Amino acid sequence: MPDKNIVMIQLKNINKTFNPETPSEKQVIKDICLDVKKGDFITVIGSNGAGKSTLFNLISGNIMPSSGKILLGGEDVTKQPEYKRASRIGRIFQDPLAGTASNMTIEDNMMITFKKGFKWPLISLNRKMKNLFKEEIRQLDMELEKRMQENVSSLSGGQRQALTLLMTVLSNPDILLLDEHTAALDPRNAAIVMELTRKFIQEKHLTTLMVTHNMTHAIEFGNRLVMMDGGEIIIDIREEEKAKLTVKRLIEMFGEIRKKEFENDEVLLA
Ligand SMILES: Nc1ncnc2c1ncn2[C@@H]1O[C@H](COP(=O)(O)OP(=O)(O)OP(=O)(O)O)[C@@H](O)[C@H]1O
Repeated sequence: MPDKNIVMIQLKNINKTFNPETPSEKQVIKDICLDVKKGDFITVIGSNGAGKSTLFNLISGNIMPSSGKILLGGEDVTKQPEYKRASRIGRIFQDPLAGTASNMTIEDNMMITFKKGFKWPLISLNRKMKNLFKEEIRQLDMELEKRMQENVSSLSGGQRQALTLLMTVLSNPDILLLDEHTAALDPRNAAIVMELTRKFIQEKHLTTLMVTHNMTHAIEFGNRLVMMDGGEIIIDIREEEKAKLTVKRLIEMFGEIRKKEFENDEVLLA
């Protein structure tokens, strides 16, 4: 079990303003403070434009904050470029094509993950590694172990996203960022990938933040739920309180705090 007292991510008074001092200046993150403990699985929900993806971009170093500090595992990475944090952060996007190389085989895609962080060029796969990859991919229960020499382009969106998830988990990241990673899949495949997500996070005790537009998923998964609105964290619910939460109550809470109705058809209809 992870030591829950270790703080994996600390966001200290983070602000982000796009196009400062121009007519299109826009503050999209407003004084956000967030401590994420080792092993936390936080679901992140919010209306369109609330700042969820921007928050992930800030954590991964894809963009820099206008002010504030970001600490990963206690280290101040506020000014560290994305490529330097990359080996510690696993991020999965909505697009199932984004996480794997289409014109390479399943085996070679897995090899890249295996070699992540190493500087020497790819060496040819030996039998031991091939068997190791087969064992790992068997966990997906999609019979992909029989297709190791096929190009990834021949896989369905669901299979490809499951492979991306497995590869990301195998790279053993300190932090897993799931950015609506099942939103582009049909309901059946989305459910399969969500169950695999739950299994891997539980087994590996991965510290995870998951953006979703699906309120039921936000409530059902993880030990903590954060709701963003207008660049701020307005709701932060944990453990037992989260276990008792309902979609109706969450929408009521939004209304009580913001004195307006929650507007996001994608979320409400999910
Ligand atoms: N590079 C940028 N330049 C200017 N504005 C930006 C930029 N990136 C994001 N924004 C704006 O910041 C706000 C927050 O966007 P963000 O993508 O973080 O929202 P989100 O909560 O992920 O929304 P959605 O649920 O619709 O994906 C939006 O108003 C968006 O238009």
